[in-house]
Amino acid sequence: MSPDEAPVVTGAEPGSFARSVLAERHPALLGRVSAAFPWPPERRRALDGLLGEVSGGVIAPLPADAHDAGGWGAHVGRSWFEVPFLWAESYFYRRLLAATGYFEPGPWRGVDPFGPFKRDELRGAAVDEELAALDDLGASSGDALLRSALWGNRADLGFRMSASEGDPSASHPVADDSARLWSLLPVGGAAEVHLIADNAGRELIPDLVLLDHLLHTGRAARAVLHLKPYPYFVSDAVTADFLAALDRLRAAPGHAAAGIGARLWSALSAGRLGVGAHPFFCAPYPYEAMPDDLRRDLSKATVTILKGDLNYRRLVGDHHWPATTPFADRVARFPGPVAALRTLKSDVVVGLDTPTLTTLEAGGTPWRTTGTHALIQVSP
Ligand SMILES: O=P(O)(O)OC[C@H]1O[C@](O)(CO)[C@@H](O)[C@@H]1O
Repeated sequence: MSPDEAPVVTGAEPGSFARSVLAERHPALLGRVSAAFPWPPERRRALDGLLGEVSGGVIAPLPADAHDAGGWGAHVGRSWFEVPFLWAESYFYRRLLAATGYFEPGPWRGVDPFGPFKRDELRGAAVDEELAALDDLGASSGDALLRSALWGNRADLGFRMSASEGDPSASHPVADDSARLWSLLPVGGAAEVHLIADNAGRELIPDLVLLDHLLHTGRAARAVLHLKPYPYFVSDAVTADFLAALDRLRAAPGHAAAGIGARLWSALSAGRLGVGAHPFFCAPYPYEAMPDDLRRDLSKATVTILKGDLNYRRLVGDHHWPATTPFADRVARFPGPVAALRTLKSDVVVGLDTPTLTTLEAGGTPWRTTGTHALIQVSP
């Protein structure tokens, strides 16, 4: 099925998941951001204005002098609910940063409006427990670390605003190509692994542990971690979040985590671990539209690992595909082998086999958007 035939996801349908994100989660998030800082009157007015707009108005433009105003004109003047969901969500986060003055000269420049939420999570006891658990994992723990990076994707602050914590009901991924992933990364094979990160804190820490494992065991000779260039989707990791996660690992003396943090520090200093933050990682478009410089960079990868739900939507296209659409067909234009590690938190899914889909549909409980199911898909 071509993108012309599979409807693009929008929030137009009352009762749809996308509608609930736009109509409920975004206003709730604006409330939390408003309460998280002593914003001065002009910033508060801007946040209130955005709240009014997303609660029923039409999409307004960015200020004409915004550095990137020209890139966001596509759907201005339309209803938030009728434009592509991927665009609407991305633009919402860009407008939120405009309201808080993130890019403007002045005291609020560069202040992450989601910083307090991210810091709370990183300080939390759950992270202590997760770090301590690393002491029990032996050297041959690749599968366990892969699972922990996979399920770490549940730790997404935007998602947890409306979902309960607790263990996922399904611990077996609905698709599991992990054997294929390991076969791409033999020990001593001189692989270069790129990881397109998703959330900070409780997701990024297991991602870093996985990267350390790949480098330390010789499954990768080099790795590159791709972060967001600015705050996005509440908890997406920017460079400051990466450095905070690295500190959290290193600050666990006597525990395996400290050794992992020290090795990552050395790998960064030696250039065996690179870090990137390409502007396209905050763009409202699918990865098949990536610019040439990013395409060239990713084409060096033995495999690119994409974390999370949003990266998955951008990878396969944010359309209502039949769930049995082959994953390989949807990622054919990605520059090189690709692995998606994702818990399911939105409507889009491909690459399921028919028996799995039948079982999921027969279960009678929601499975696409609840974060209770996960997948590892690899192509080719
Ligand atoms: O952090 P992740 O796994 O990319 O999930 C973000 C997901 O959350 C949502 O923003 C909904 O809140 C989805 O639209 C999006 O795909």
